[in-house]
Amino acid sequence: MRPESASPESGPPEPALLEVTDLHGGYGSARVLHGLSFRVGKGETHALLGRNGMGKTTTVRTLMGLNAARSGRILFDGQDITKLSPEAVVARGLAVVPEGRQVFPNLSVEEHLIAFHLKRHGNHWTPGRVYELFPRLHERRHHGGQQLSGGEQQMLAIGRALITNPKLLILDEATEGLAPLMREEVWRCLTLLRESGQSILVIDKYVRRLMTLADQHTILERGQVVWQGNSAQLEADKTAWEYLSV
Ligand SMILES: Nc1ncnc2c1ncn2[C@@H]1O[C@H](COP(=O)(O)OP(=O)(O)OP(=O)(O)O)[C@@H](O)[C@H]1O
Repeated sequence: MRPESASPESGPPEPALLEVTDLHGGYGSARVLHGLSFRVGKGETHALLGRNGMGKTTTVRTLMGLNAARSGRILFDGQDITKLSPEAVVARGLAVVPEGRQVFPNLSVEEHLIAFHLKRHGNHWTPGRVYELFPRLHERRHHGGQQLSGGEQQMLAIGRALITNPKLLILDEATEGLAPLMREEVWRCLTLLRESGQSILVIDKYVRRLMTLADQHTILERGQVVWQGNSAQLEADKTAWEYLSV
C-alpha cells in the first residue's frame, strides 16, 4: 500500500523505498536540480516525467552516485545513500537501465549477465531467468554487444540491470529509438515486472502508455517538482499536461 493511501485505521504509513528530499545537484558549477522531493513506495511503479532538459537524467545520475548531490538527502530502504559511490549504490539495490543502453561492444550477452550477476535479495534473477524473459537473448547469447540490434541491446540492458537483483529498477528512456514492436516488448516486460512486485522508477516519452503502467507520476520542470499524482489525476488535470507538451 502506498503511504498516501494509508487510512487512520491502517496505522502509520509504510516507509517509502526511495525518499528524495530537497535534492540539489548538477554538473560542476551547472546547477540543474533545484530542491526536488519525491518518494517511491515498495512495489510501486513511479514515472518521472517532464520535457527534454528538465533534469530527469540528472536526477537518475544523482540517485546512482554518478553526479554528486550539492545538498539534500536520498534515503533508500531506510538508509542514507546521498554520498555513496555508484558501486555502493548498486550494492544497496538500485540498478539503472541507462539512456543509450551502454552495452559493452566486446562482451557477449552471456558475459554481460555473468559479470553483472549479484547473488542477493533472494537471488531471483539468474542468466536463465533473464533468458526466459527474453528468449531472443538466449539465441544471441554468444554474440557481442556490437553484433546485437538496437532492440536486442535494450533487452540486454534490462537483463543486465535485473541480474543485479535490484530492489529498485530505474529505466531512463528504455523505449527510445525502438521500433513499435520492440517498444511493446519493453512494455510487456515492465508489466510482468510490476506484477511480480518489482519497484520501478521509469522515465519515458510515451506518457499515455506510462499511464496504463505507473501508479504515481512526478513531473519535473527546470529541476523542480511541479506536479505529482496518480494516472487518473494526471488524466484529469490540464495543468499537468501543460508541463508535458512540447
Ligand atoms: N554533462 C553535462 N554538463 C552540463 N550540463 C548538462 C550535462 N548533461 C546535461 N546537462 C544539462 O542539464 C539539464 C538537464 O538535463 P537532463 O539530461 O537531466 O534532462 P532530461 O530531463 O533527462 O532531458 P532529456 O530527455 O533531454 O534527456 C539540461 O539543461 C542539460 O543541458
